[in-house]
Amino acid sequence: MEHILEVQNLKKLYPNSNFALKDISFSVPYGSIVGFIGENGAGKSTTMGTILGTRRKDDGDIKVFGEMIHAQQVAVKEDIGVIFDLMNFSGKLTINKLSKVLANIYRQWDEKTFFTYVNHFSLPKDQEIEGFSRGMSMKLSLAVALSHDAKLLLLDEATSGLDPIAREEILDVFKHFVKDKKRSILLSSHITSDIEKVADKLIFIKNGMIELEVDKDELLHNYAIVQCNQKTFQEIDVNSKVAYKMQDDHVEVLVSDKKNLPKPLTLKKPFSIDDITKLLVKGE
Ligand SMILES: Nc1ncnc2c1ncn2[C@@H]1O[C@H](COP(=O)(O)OP(=O)(O)OP(=O)(O)O)[C@@H](O)[C@H]1O
Repeated sequence: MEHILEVQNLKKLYPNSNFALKDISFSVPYGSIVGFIGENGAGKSTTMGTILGTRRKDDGDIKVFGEMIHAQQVAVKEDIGVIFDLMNFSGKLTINKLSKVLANIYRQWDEKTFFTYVNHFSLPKDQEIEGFSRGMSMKLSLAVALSHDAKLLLLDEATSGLDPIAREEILDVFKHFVKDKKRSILLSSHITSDIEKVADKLIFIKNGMIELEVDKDELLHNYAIVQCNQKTFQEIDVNSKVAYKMQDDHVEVLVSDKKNLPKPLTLKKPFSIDDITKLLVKGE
C-alpha cells in the first residue's frame, strides 16, 4: 500500500453557502509531508473536516490506511492526530491535569512522549491553559497530536502564530515524525516558506477544486515560470501550460516541462511556491 490517505471524488455543499468541494481527489503517500495550499476560503479546512468526519461529505470515498473511513470509526480516528485553528481543551485545565484526561480518552496515550514535547516547547505544566498565548496553545495542540501514536497528522495552519524559532523547531519535529516512512502529515499553511522547507508533495486548491498536485522534486526539476510575449506564448506546448497570467506587455506562464520550450525564453529563477500560488489563484 503506497498511500496513507486517499481522497476520491469528494464532494461537499454547505447549505446557505455558494461554496462547494467539487469532486476533489488527491493522495498522501506514506512517509511524506504534503503541503495543502490555497487562499482564504479555498476549501482546505472543509477538506480536512470531511476526512476527519467533523463535517459531513455529500459524496466520494476517503481511505485511510487502505480502509474506507466512515464518520463513526473512532479507532481509525485515534490513529489521526489533528490540529485545527482553535483548541478544544477546557481552559480551566493545566497541562498536568490535561494529560490525565487524555490518558482516559486515547488508548495509546503516551505520557512520557507528551511531557518530552511539553518540556521541549517550554510550556508551563501548572498554569491554566486558558491563559496560554496563541503560540503556546498551538504548541500544546501539537504535543497532544504527537503523543497518542497517530500515524497521520492533519494540521490546519499549525505553524501560524508561532515565532520563527518555534516554527523551525516544529518543522524539525515534522520531519522527524515521518522519517520511519510509516507516518505522514497533511499540512495546510499560508506561510508557504514553511511548506517549501518540509513538504515532499504539494496540493494547490482553488475555489473547491484541486488545481495542481505535484511532487516537490518534479516541481523543482521540470516546472518553471516563464515570461514571454504573446507570439511565444502561442508556441508553448498547450499540455505544458499549467497556468498563465496576461500582463500589459507580456505573459507570465507556469509550465510543467521547462526542457521543451521555444527559444529564446526568460525563465524566472528561482521561483517560489508563492509565485506559483499567485499564478494558479489569479491566473487562468
Ligand atoms: N459551516 C459552514 N457553513 C457554510 N459555509 C461554510 C461553513 N464552513 C465553511 N464555509 C464556507 O466554505 C468555504 C471554504 O471554507 P474553508 O474554511 O474550508 O476554507 P480554507 O481554505 O480553510 O480557508 P482559510 O485559509 O481562510 O482558513 C468558505 O467560503 C466558507 O465561507
